[in-house]
Amino acid sequence: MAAVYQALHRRVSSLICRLHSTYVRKMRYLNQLKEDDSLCRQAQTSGTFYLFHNLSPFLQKAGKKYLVPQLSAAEMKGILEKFQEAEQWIEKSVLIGCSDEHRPRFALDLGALDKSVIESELQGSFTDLRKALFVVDGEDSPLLASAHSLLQWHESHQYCSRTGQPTQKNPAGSKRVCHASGVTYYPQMSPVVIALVSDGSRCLLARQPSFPPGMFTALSGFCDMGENVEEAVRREVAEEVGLEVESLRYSASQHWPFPGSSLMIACHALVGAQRAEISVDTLELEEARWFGLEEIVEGLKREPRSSKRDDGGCLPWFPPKQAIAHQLIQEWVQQQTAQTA
Ligand SMILES: NC(=O)c1ccc[n+]([C@@H]2O[C@H](COP(=O)([O-])OP(=O)(O)OC[C@H]3O[C@@H](n4cnc5c(N)ncnc54)[C@H](O)[C@@H]3O)[C@@H](O)[C@H]2O)c1
Ligand SMILES: [Mg+2]
Repeated sequence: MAAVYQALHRRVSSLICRLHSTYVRKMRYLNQLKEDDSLCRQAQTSGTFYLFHNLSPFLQKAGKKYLVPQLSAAEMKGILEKFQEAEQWIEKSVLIGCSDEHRPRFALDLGALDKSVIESELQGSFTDLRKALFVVDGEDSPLLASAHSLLQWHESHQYCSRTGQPTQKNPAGSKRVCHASGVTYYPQMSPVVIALVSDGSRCLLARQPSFPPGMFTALSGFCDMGENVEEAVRREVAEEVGLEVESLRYSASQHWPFPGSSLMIACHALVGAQRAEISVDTLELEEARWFGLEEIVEGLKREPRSSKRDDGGCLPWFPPKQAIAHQLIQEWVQQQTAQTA
């Protein structure tokens, strides 16, 4: 028995080791591409390309599914030749990852070219990011979101804020340099806290006037300069609903491409059941209220389309699984269910 266990243990360890080494090798290769410009230029000739047009990703429909095609360098050349454009377009691409076999992946925005020509040539369409993220496969949406954010950052950092001179991107797109001042600019994200507030038996969800009818989500807010996560959660909850957080627990984080590029830091926050009276900041929120377990479970089953009531109003529904708010709500349901079991 001990021998079987040891053999099994050896196999699992060697499998884990192999998995680790694939991952480590991949991360080191990507880092090399960011640091070594000639290696990255070479990689552009063997890599694959995700296309965007004015920051909308290119998708192809296959039956009911939406695919995110990766074009080879040769296919890219074919497309660019349609416009008699030189291959220097490829230089505008940004590195967004690589396959396990070290085939680099780039994203390229062809916003200056006629979109309908590309769409009919490649039989697909450039689709608004908000729609694209929710119709593509799970593993493609984070890739599209980070590619979008990186392309957007490059688009808005064309000039040095000190000298006003144009900045140059490195081939990987991991930085831009102003040669006049020597300043290097790196892509930035804004930290945002998102907190699911609970009083022990209910959770608090809110809606902004700009949300689709019926949609409620957890409280969120941009971190102020110098604030840590705990301080940002306490402040946002106080500002938006007038409650004092007693304790909080980190859950997970997510890159979020709206409105710019945010790092969403998700937490569960607890307030005292005796001090749970909400006073809503109506400048930011249209409504905030407590939800019981049953109402949350029902809301999770609902889709925007099925939320319409006969009187024209809407029953509450919650963000889809791609949003970290969904994960927080699911975790809260699991915790409540375990408590009441
Ligand atoms: N992925 C998710 O599940 C999820 C859920 C909820 C909110 N969010 C995102 O969180 C973000 C922040 O939430 P919020 O709107 O409640 O924030 P918020 O409560 O801080 O209010 C937004 C306001 O903050 C100010 N602000 C401060 N720093 C800013 C910055 N760096 N960029 C933009 N505005 C800044 C602006 O005046 C803006 O109008 C939203 O943009 C939303 O897309 C994501
Ligand atoms: Mg907010």
